[in-house]
Amino acid sequence: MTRGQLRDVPDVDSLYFTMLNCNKRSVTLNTKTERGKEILTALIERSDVLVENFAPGAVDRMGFTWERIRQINPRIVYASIKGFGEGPYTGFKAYEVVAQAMGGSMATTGFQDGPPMATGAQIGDSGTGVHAVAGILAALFQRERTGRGQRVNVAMQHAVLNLCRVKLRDQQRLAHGPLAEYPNDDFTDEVPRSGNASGGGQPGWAVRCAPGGPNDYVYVIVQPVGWPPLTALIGRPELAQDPEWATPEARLPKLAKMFQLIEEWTSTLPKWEVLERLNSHNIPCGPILSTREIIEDRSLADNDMIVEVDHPERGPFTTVGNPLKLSDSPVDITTPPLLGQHTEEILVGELGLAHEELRLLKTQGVI
Ligand SMILES: CC(C)(COP(=O)(O)OP(=O)(O)OC[C@H]1O[C@@H](n2cnc3c(N)ncnc32)[C@H](O)[C@@H]1OP(=O)(O)O)[C@@H](O)C(=O)NCCC(=O)NCCSC(=O)C(=O)O
Repeated sequence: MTRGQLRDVPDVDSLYFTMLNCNKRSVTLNTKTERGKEILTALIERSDVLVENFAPGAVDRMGFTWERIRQINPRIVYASIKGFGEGPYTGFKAYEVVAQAMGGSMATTGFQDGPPMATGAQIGDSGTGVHAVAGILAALFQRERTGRGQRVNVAMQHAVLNLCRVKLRDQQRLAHGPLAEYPNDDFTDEVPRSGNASGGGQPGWAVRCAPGGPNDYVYVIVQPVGWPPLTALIGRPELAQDPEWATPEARLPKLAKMFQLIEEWTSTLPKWEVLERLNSHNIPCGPILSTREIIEDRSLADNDMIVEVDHPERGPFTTVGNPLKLSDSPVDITTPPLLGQHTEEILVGELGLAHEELRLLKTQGVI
């Protein structure tokens, strides 16, 4: 379906599809037909891993329960992604932001005086996919030892919750009083939205830079060791020794004021200049990079994280590379498959169907 969603160029596969499906092959197969079920059975027999993220119960309804699948191939690893685990929500469908809503992300993202916010990072979709990969690899490794495949279930709500772990840390800390490192003044019995506060042990904030555009900000972290050089950079060297400012404990109740002082300096400089100056003193920081800046970034391209792929129908497009760098197993990003591009290659070449049958299956709507 995604091939046709959010199309930028008429009649060719959308970027939504192409950017998420490189390095794959595609077969078409109607698994609700008898012959389609037989072919899926043959595929399961010869596969290491089966992955699906259809609506709850869809694969069972096709006739492929886990019991059946493991009967066909006891060595297979069968992974499913659903919105939820076992219980009252099992049968519910889910999309990205539904998982963000129910996994703890939305309640803790945004500012205290605003509504819950979705994050731009696809933690519900891609985040769950990455969790599923970890489960699949663990199951494959286990299989190498035992000879037995297994079932891998990953729920989007669970994956988002796993990524929101530190907010549950704070939920429990609330029992012992306000969260001092939070920028918030008032606390209830729930973790509040804390704007751009760092969430970690060292305070951080996004401060404005010149010339004041929507992404002219730098995220600055103030480690204890970074304070003296920072005071020099912002033109307030006396604060390095001032007992009111010199220690993390002294600064804790006035973090807003501290970042305001830092911002008075950063707002006079472009973010790239701030990056240079802060890093020359080993002060951790990150300019807020726009999507345009990221797609044009030289260092990301040099790291094969922004790559160009040539698509047979749409021509070249840019996509995100592989963030996992393995010394003996480099990955070339190859173009995503057209719909059914490998049906013949796989059904005839690998499953051994006759060309004649392939033509018949096409007319019968099986492939
Ligand atoms: C995303 C969904 C809500 C979409 O639900 P649906 O619109 O109902 O589509 P589904 O693909 O699940 O399945 C619909 C029906 O198509 C059938 N179906 C699917 N493939 C086949 C083939 N090859 N042959 C025959 N029939 C098929 C399937 O059996 C179902 O039939 P019946 O058995 O007759 O019903 C759901 O798939 C879901 O909850 N998936 C798990 C969670 C997930 O991955 N969500 C992320 C979505 S991406 C996202 O968040 C985003 O895009 O944004």
